[in-house]
This record gives sequence, structure tokens and C-alpha cells, in this order.
Amino acid sequence: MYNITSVPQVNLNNRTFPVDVGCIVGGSSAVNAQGFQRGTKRDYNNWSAPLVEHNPHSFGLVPVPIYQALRGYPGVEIPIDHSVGTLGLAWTPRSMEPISFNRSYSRSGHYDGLNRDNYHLLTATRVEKVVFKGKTAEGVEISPRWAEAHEGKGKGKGKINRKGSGKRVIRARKEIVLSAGAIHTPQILQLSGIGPASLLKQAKIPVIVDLPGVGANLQDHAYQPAVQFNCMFRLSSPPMKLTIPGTTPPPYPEVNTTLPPIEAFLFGPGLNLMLGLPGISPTRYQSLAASYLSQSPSEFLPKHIHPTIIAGYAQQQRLYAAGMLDKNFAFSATGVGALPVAAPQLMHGLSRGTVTLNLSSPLSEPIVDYRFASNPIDLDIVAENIKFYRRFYTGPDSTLRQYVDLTLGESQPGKGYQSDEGLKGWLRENLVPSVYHPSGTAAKMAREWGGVVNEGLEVYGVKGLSVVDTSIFPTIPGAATSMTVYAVAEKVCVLLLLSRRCADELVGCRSDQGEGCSCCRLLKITLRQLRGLKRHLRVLRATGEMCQQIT
Ligand SMILES: Cc1cc2nc3c(=O)[nH]c(=O)nc-3n(C[C@H](O)[C@H](O)[C@H](O)COP(=O)(O)OP(=O)(O)OC[C@H]3O[C@@H](n4cnc5c(N)ncnc54)[C@H](O)[C@@H]3O)c2cc1C
Repeated sequence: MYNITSVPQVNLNNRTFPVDVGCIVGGSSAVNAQGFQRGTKRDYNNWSAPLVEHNPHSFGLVPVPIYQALRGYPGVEIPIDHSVGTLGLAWTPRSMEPISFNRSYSRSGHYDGLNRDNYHLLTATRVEKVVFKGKTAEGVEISPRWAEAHEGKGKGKGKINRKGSGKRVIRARKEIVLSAGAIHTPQILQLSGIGPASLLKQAKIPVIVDLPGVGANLQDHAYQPAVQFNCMFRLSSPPMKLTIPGTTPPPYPEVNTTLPPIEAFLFGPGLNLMLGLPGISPTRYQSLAASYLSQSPSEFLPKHIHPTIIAGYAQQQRLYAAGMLDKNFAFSATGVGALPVAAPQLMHGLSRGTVTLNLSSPLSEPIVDYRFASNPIDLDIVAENIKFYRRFYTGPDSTLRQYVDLTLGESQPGKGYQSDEGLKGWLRENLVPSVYHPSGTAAKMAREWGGVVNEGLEVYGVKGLSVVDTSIFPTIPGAATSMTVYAVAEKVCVLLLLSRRCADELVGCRSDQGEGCSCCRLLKITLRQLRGLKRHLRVLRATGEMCQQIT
């Protein structure tokens, strides 16, 4: 991991938090918890204007009573999979090889086994900035990062090379694709002269493009410490086979439940309950949405922020206020285990943070400020989450009591925290503003709304530079972020393969050559060939000549 700590969070009792980001080939996908989820339709529709296994062993224990109780609880649906667009109780797959249980991540999926002369991976190397000729990105300036980079022979072995900076410029013939993640991509852009002009001037960096959105709009999922109860399971709990209605669970290798719980958790898919605000708070969701919509967009953004950022946030506010009324726009997600313990994540926070250069040392790690709970409605929503779980565990309509005796009492937050203000005070002391899903700091939005990249993910105002990582998400999806970032990356690969010019042709050729455009012709030939291949496959399938694997 990089060694980064957030600035004190003023709305969380000035606590600081680690900003965990993988510093390794494969990035954070090499160190993440492997939960593999998509958001629902609304998440991705907002952006425009598997290894799926059903395994009853979660946390090394069969969560039957809690599963059964949730099935019958008002507002909880049982979709086959969250990815179909319906929230509720479903299995979250993990990004792992289904047989070996090895981590499946961007290195194993996209790098290992590559054997190409034109692919070079430089480890222990840091990109400091993009180098421009006028407004065209020409190359990247790199420097060695760690002592390992200087491991030579003899005397200097293992020591940092202090002679010279070791800096080099690598030049690009076509274009540069920046993928340093939502914390470092804005830092590299700012070091390159692309960012808010006022900040760049303070850092004495010549301005290439004044783009106020670089480093603004930081979002993450916040983590609420568990609502938990002491409990005794009733012996009369009926043993039940866990099946999901309407589905036949695919064959699945048994999870080795002799593993310690943490490993059993990491190695197996987990049950996950995801809910929209109407599910969490049937009595308050409308008033919370209305009070959010009535806020002035600039009210809780950083002071003196550029008007384009405020204009972009106003758009997000409109979309989120509509999302607050939608049972399939996630505001809460929690793993469901065998015990009455729920630590939901806030999936669509309303506050926005920042990533900015450290002005006293621009090459050091950037300053990360989640600004969590700067919008006070965030804590209202999380408090509603706590109340939901209290109701589910012990409320008058609890469906759990037939299986579990919870009269031993709530151990956390505990009896002392009943009022809304009391709960919010507890949250300020205990809530964690990040589950390491930073997003949004070089957003794909209109430039007049504080956007940094266009629909083709090219940086506004320059040529030959694009961004492909979670920083382009205009709004964070209501799901762990890796699956969406893979989708973005793979889509961009297609765009690059078809050449930048052809990106336009996917939605209709905009070149002035019309039918004569070579990219269009290529695309048509490819589509024709694909249709032919499809026909051929149909024949093979009909005649039984195709083996199962090709199917
Ligand atoms: C502890 C943890 C748990 C997580 N759990 C989950 C989970 O269960 N499910 C899920 O879906 N997501 C999870 N995530 C999030 C997910 O892994 C990330 O959203 C995703 O990997 C982000 O991809 P990215 O390409 O945007 O950035 P990253 O994966 O962060 O990749 C950026 C890469 O750029 C490199 N880099 C940065 N700066 C420079 C520079 N200046 N020069 C050269 N290289 C640089 C980094 O070393 C890194 O390799 C987790 C993340 C963490 C850290």
C-alpha cells in the first residue's frame, strides 16, 4: 500500500484515516477484498446525460436463521443477483478462479502470460508528470521509486541512488492513457499543469489547462461500525437447505470451512443485503429526499469552489434526490453472516471531498480530504440504517425472533444511543469515511459541470491524453468498484482498437469522408465477419458438431 493518511475529518471528531491504495502490479485489485459487484441501472444511467456462485457457507457458518428472517422481512426482495438491477438479499460473487480459489485480478487477467515485444512493464517506477508540446501530450516523466529500483551489483546494492534524480522521459507515438487510480491520477494531472489554475499557481506549476474538476468530486463508500446484539440461537431452529427461489445453484466447490473465519470469509462468496432508502427508512425517505433537493448546491461544497463544480454538483443532486426515492438505488450494503451483526456501508454519500497537491512538497503524497458528513444528511441516512437493523433484530415486526433470542441486548451502539442526535454523535466517533473505493476525481462530465474527461475519456483541452480508472466515475456506483473499473477499461480497449477516430463511428461516422472512411469500412467488414461467424456457429450447434466448451 501507499503510505497515505487523510487530513483530519472535521465532521468525524477530527479523526484521520488511512487512504489504502495498492502500490503493486495490479493496483488495488491485487489487495482488495474481491467482492465483485455491479451497480444497478440507475447508477450507470446516471452517467449518460462471474464467477457467480451460490454457496451456503458464509463466514464459515450457515447463516440460515438470519437468511430466513430477512426473506420474510418487509421491503426485502430476493433477486437472483444484484446485478439484475433489483436490490435485496443476494450472493456477492468474488473475483477468484473458481477451482483454484486464487485471486483473479488485473495482473492475472490482463498481464500474466502476455508475450509481446511491444508491452513493457516498469515496476518500482513512478510517473511524475505528463510532458506536453503545446497542448499535445508527448510523453511521461518517470523516476525510480524505491531502493529496489537501484539494486545493482556491489557497493550500491539496495541503496537509493542519490546521484541525480534518475528521471527520464518516455515519449509516446500515439497517446497516453493515465491509470494511476483516483488518488494519484489527479496528482499527476496537477503536477502536469492540468487542474485548478489557482492551485497550480500556488504550486508554481505552469498552467496547461485550467480544469477545476481535477481532484474535486472525491467519493467513496463509508463504513459504519456494526450494530450488534448478544444472542442465543433457539434449538428449535429448523435445519434448512438454503436455496434461492427460482434458481438452481450451479455446482460449486465446497469452501473449506475448517479455515479460520477471516479466510473463509475471503475465500467464499458472501450473502449481501443491499437496500435503497425506501427499504431502509419507509417513513423518512421522502422527507430526506425533499430536504436534500432543497439544499443550495454550493451549501456544503468547499468554500470558494469553482462555479463549474457547483453546476456539476447541482446535476448530481437532482439525480441522487430521485435515487433516494428508488428502492433499487443502493444506500446500504452489508454482509449477512450467521450472527446478528450488521455493518452497512453508505453506498451513495452526498458529501464530496478533494485530492490536492501538497503545496509544501508537491511530489509527496497528495492531500486527501474525504470531507465526509460535510453534507449533514449523510449522517441522517446512516442513522436510519442503524434503526433499520434494530427494527429487524428486535422491533415489533422482527421476523428473527422465532430463530434467535436477542433478549441479552444490544452490544453496539448500545442502549445509551437512542435519539437521532445520540446516534449521529456515536457515528462521528466511529464511522469510517472510506472502504478504499475512491472515485470521481477526474470525472467524465461536461466541462461546464466540472468534468475532466469527455465521453471518450480524453482530457479536456489537450490532445493525446486520456484517463482510465475510477477517477472518471462521475458518481460512485452503489457497488464495490472493481467490476465497474474493469468494464470501463475494457470498453476503452475497444475504442482504442478501433482507433480514436472510429470511436465516433460506433455511434455514426462523423468523419467528412462519409462512406469512404477507412475506419468505417473496417468496422463494417468486422461486423459482417462476426455475423458470418454467428451463422456458422448456429449450424455447428444444430448439427451437434460443437463441443460444450466452445458453446
Ligand atoms: C483494501 C482494499 C479493499 C478493496 N475491496 C474491494 C472489493 O472487495 N471489491 C471491489 O470491487 N473493490 C474493492 N476495492 C477497490 C478496487 O480494488 C479499486 O476500486 C480498483 O482496483 C481501482 O482501480 P484503478 O485502476 O482505478 O486504480 P488502482 O487499482 O489503485 O491502480 C492504480 C495503479 O497505478 C499505480 N500508480 C499510482 N500512482 C502512480 C504513479 N505516479 N506512477 C506509476 N504508477 C502509479 C498504482 O501503484 C496502481 O498499481 C478495494 C480496494 C482496497 C485498497
